[in-house]
Amino acid sequence: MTAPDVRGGQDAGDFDVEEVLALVKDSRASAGRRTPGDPGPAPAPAHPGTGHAGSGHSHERHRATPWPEARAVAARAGRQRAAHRAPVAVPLDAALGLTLAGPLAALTDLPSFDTSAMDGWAVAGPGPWTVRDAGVLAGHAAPEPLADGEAVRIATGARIPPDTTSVLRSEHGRTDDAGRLHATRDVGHGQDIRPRGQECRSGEHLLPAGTLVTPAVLGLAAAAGYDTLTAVPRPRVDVLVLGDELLTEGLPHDGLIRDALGPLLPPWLRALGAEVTAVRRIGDDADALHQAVTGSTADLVVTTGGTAAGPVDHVHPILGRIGAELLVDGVKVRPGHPMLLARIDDDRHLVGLPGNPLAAVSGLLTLAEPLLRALAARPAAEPYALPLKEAVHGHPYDTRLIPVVLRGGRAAPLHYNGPAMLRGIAAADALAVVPPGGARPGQEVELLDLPWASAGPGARFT
Ligand SMILES: Nc1nc2c(c(=O)[nH]1)N[C@H]1C(S)=C(S)[C@@H](COP(=O)(O)OP(=O)(O)OC[C@H]3O[C@@H](n4cnc5c(N)ncnc54)[C@H](O)[C@@H]3O)O[C@H]1N2
Ligand code: MOO
Repeated sequence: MTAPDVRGGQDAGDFDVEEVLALVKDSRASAGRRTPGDPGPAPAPAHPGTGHAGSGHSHERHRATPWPEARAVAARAGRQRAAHRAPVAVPLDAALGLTLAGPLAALTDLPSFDTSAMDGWAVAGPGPWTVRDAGVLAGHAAPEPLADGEAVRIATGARIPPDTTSVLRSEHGRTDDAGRLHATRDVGHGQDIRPRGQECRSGEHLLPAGTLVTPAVLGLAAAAGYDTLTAVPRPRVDVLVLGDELLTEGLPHDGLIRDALGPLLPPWLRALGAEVTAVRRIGDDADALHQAVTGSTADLVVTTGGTAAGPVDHVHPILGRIGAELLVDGVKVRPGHPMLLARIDDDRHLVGLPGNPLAAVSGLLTLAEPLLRALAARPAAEPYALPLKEAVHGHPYDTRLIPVVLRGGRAAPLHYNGPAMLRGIAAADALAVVPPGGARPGQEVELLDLPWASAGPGARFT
């Protein structure tokens, strides 16, 4: 194993020659104003973009979409499509993680009858009381009315007999030798009775449209009488893993490597609210890719690899061949800048993730996450920011996404954050959004939540 380089495991390939020169020029122009770790604000791009697919790296940068705009484009594409998707009725046990398509209105009063809040006696009028032989248990039919001066044993959740004035808790009552019940505490009128409709009346709106279905929502819906929920359908995603060099088991050998994205993407996509309908490994075969894309009925096709302009990078040519509209073609973000978003037709989109694994994660969070969130009508995550524990070296033009751990209210950057590396992200709680030019220690940076972290708001594995 070779020792990590001085940039803490960052791939040298993260910067090209032109960018390094730009960094040098930029720091010369501002000599004396900055520390080496603080390259300062990004210089404006020198010339407007005219590049087309495969025209070379420097052109691509100028055609590329700024990172915040790329996310907005993806969200807008999702919203436009979401407006035409019909809601579906989903059984409660399949609805976790979906979004309510309409308000949840109670189908019953809650509670639906006057209910005892405690185990004890239902009593009528002031004590002492004569106690009836038969008690009242939860789940039983309507009990007989009580006469004044009468009491009956009652269980928590049981129906209150008509003319009951209060419930006396078992620990607050005592029976004398003659079998009469006495209160050992004052009992207020109506005490420990949950009146019908205390929580809601039938027809009352309990939750608005757009609410995320959590376990608590499932419980409330069941209590309020629902067997199914009317929800926004889960976006369906097909994953196409490209690359002849990929192995699905065993150790890397003879230039072949393990497919890291086949195992990584499906659960992550599910955490983003998607149903993964297929994961297909189709090698570097243009026709197979063409067939897989045109034959897919999923709302979103996610491809991995093949986004650049190499000899077997088939994603751009296939998109051209099927007349797809490129909404985002490259993003000013590191890693992951060759990522793309295309509209295949009225119903379907494609997100092209770069093959380098951390670059693919960057594409997932930059393009697939906002698109899927909007398609699933999930509420937007509250943006949040924390101060950085240490400086992060910036890219001169592009946003950087850096794996961080969140400790003591600060975001500590992790090493091994190069585009081909998963070691940093596997230990991370979030991705820090480092603006062009870098960030100083203590500078607040936006954080993108990871589905397994508990530190911030946002999606979780469901
Ligand atoms: N001339 C240029 N070459 C490259 C550029 C560029 O701008 N100009 N960008 C580089 C960057 S940055 C990235 S990222 C990659 C993106 O390339 P592709 O999306 O075409 O990906 P591939 O070439 O297929 O693969 C790149 C790399 O990742 C490995 N890989 C692919 N799939 C997987 C997988 N499922 N699991 C693990 N590893 C995977 C693959 O073997 C390659 O090593 O392009 C650069 N080149
Ligand atoms: O560095 Mo590339 O940007 O790995 O995606």
